[in-house]
Amino acid sequence: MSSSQGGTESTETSRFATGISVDDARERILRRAGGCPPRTAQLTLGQARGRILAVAVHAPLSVPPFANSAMDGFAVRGSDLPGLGERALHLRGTRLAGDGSPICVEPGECVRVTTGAPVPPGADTIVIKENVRVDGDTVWIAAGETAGSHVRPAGEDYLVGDLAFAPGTVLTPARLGVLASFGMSHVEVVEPVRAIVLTTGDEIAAAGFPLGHGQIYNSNQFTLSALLEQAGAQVLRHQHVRDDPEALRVALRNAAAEADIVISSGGVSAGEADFLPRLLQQVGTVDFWKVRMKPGMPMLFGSVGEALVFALPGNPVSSMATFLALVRPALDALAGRPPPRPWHARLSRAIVKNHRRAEFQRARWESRGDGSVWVTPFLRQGSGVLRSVAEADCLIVLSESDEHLPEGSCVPILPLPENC
Ligand SMILES: Nc1nc2c(c(=O)[nH]1)N[C@H]1C(S)=C(S)[C@@H](COP(=O)(O)OP(=O)(O)OC[C@H]3O[C@@H](n4cnc5c(N)ncnc54)[C@H](O)[C@@H]3O)O[C@H]1N2
Ligand code: MOO
Repeated sequence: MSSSQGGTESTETSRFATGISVDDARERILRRAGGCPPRTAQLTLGQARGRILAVAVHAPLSVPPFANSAMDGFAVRGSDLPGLGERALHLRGTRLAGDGSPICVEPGECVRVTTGAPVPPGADTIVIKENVRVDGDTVWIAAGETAGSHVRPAGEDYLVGDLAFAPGTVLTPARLGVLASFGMSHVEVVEPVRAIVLTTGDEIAAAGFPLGHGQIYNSNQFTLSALLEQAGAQVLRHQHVRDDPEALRVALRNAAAEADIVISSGGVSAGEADFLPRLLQQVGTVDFWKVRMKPGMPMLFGSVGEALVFALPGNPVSSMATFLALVRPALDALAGRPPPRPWHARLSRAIVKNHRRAEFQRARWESRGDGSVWVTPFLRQGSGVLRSVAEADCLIVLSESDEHLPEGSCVPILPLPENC
């Protein structure tokens, strides 16, 4: 059954939703993913670049921990600065960065400091060395200096207790630097989701082998594995399975026992060799089958044991579109990563849509001189035309009710992850 309103389908073993909207499918997937708490690990900062923070980090100390000089020069009291002409201050001593000995600056005195040295007690202003004249232990300061300048106050960067990073933050080089500035040597990160990719189909040949009659090479193996890795998952392995129910059953069971998620391609539609919907009901549970989207309509979702199973359509563009629209959000949720912010752009070419499914059209966006963002949908949108994704940098997301969108219409776009 596939009604335009969605519904449920019943077999001898179970009931599941079918013909549902993309939003409904995403909600169902996120609900299931939300029930899987992520595994975490403690890593050294040196190992953690690009990983995702599992916990909130609050500043355990203020950074910098003490007020310090931003320049090489002389620490003075602001009240000693001359309004006119010059004023002589007595040089009390020197404080280099890292020097722990405290020297107090009394009225009429100054202390030589280097960049990063603690501002001596009593002083509140640094006068840079280029602006003074030194004569023995007398330092001449000219008018024109500003009280309070060149002092970096304690906690200028972070105050003790500040929320530095929320869970789900990606550990970029700068963020690792912040953690190091807190004195942290280790950090708790989310362990990557373990994934297994199963491609199916007797017509699929592996690279390196000559093509037999009616065969094509296996591209989904590489697009899906790469998309998973791009989303931070660990691809444990790929397996190609022939169109044989018993071989598929064993492959599905074994993959689900090893991985957190199993992604398959092919064998989910209406053909004589499309065994996966029935098989998944037998070895696990089906949550939904068939989504009102183009491409990617026959997508199937469910679970086997603890593993989530995403059975994607075999057409190369359909498998990528369903991954980006429905698998990627699950991976973001499992990693505790916030979903990407939606973008909008204006159509540089009209779109006529004559079906009632949501549609993900391959396109390229550009930013024009006036700051507006425009998007050009490709003319060839076939679900077997992988070139359309290879040359795209975004997907235009059309809603079910969209019909005729004239040039200039504002549409939501989903930027493709880099080098998609
Ligand atoms: N009578 C109907 N026919 C079809 C329907 C339908 O509702 N009724 N749905 C169509 C839609 S929409 C799609 S999408 C496809 C999906 O079919 P399957 O998921 O069952 O996939 P396959 O039939 O196995 O393969 C489809 C297509 O993709 C090629 N393919 C498969 N695996 C790979 C791979 N690893 N690398 C590259 N290309 C692959 C395969 O050779 C087929 O050409 O069904 C429509 N039919
Ligand atoms: O949904 Mo299919 O992916 O239209 O070709």
